[in-house]
Amino acid sequence: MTAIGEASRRCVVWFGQPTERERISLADVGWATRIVDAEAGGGVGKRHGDIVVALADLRCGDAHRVQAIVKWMAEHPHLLWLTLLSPDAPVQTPQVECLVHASMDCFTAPLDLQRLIHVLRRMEGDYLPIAEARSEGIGIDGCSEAIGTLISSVRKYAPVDLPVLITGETGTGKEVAARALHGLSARAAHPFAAINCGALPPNLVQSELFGHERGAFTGANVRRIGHFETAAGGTVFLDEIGDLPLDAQTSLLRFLQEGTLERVGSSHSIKLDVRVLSATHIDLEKAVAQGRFREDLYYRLNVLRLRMPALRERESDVELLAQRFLDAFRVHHSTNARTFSRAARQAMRNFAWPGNIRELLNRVQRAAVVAEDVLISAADLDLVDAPLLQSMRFSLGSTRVTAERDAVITCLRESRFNVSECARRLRVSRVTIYRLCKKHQLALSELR
Ligand SMILES: Nc1ncnc2c1ncn2[C@@H]1O[C@H](COP(=O)(O)OP(=O)(O)OP(=O)(O)O)[C@@H](O)[C@H]1O
Repeated sequence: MTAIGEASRRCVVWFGQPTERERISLADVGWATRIVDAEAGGGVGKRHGDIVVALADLRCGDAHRVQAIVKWMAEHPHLLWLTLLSPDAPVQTPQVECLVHASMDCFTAPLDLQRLIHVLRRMEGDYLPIAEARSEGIGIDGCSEAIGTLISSVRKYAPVDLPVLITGETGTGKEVAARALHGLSARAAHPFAAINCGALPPNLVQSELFGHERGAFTGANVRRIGHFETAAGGTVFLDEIGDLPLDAQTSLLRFLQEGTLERVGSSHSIKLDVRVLSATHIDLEKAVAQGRFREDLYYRLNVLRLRMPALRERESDVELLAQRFLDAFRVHHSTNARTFSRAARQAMRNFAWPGNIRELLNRVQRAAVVAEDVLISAADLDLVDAPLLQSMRFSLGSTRVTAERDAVITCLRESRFNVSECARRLRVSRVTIYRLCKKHQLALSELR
């Protein structure tokens, strides 16, 4: 890379050759120009806080150069791009199309410098650098501390052949975590079966999970292999485990204890090697206390535990995930939107995201469809009048909620996690303590 001028907070990384007039005009408005040879490789020399815009100048050079720029672009996904086309250059090649598609704006030579400066000013106003993700190729994207802790737990738990109970609100990525656990384990080459226990018809749960023999019940005309046998050697992920009927709980417990199962209508035990991961967004401790969930099964499933943080606890991940979802959307759909306006980013950070990552994904996809500008606005995300997390934080209501949560945690600790004792001290019923634990997402086993 050849450096022209001093490194600046605002810099156009120019893939090609700017004219002296172009360079000086940009310098006059505070933008340094750095010339980069894409074919020679190297980085942008970006420092923290720099605003860097890359410009693909296609006024000269051949197809190899365009290809090198496209490669460079793929290696630097967090840069914002502009493309400058030559009126004679073929626009129809896939490489040029790729550059045009990924750019925030396109110019045709001769370059309209006033328009370029206007576009740069606008990008400066709206562009906030998006942090790099930590996903490390396991599908759990994020750069927050909470996600760093989660990823290191996933790495620790993956190779250990024990059940993992994954807790968290709806849409927080419980299934994504289960897939990561499977993908990082020695079972990765074997099947991963995800089953939503809440979606199975209650009378068919046993047969769905463990299979049935021909004639086991009316309508069982042929032998059927269940999900467990299908996943032999791999992993079964039981989502909404709290919805599992009691008879199926008994069969699952037996499988976890003995590693064997029986198809419905058979007394023959089948030995099977399957790791069981489960997830719940309900309070299983409460279900145990109410007799809806077997306590012995609960302890078997809860050997290792992962808690998926709510999106509002991962404020710094919101923009990163939003950009990821937008980039993924653009691969298959044509949209003007390239990134998010400053106001949209602020609105996303301030929103409480009750539906978590799933809601973010849905809002971004909808915004990508309706956005008419390159920048998605808060209105496109339907977040203009949304209740603010900030105002929720400081409202009287939220102060009460926080105080209530703190009181329950403190009293539980002081009562050595004896719910009856805690209820006596707080002068409420045991049921109320369980209700409060659920309301504030307090898992007794985690607190202990
Ligand atoms: N860290 C992540 N990075 C990118 N996408 C994610 C991440 N976590 C979740 N998602 C996406 O969010 C959506 C919801 O994830 P998932 O189904 O795993 O959530 P869940 O907690 O299992 O939800 P539910 O409790 O409703 O079953 C999916 O589309 C998933 O691909």
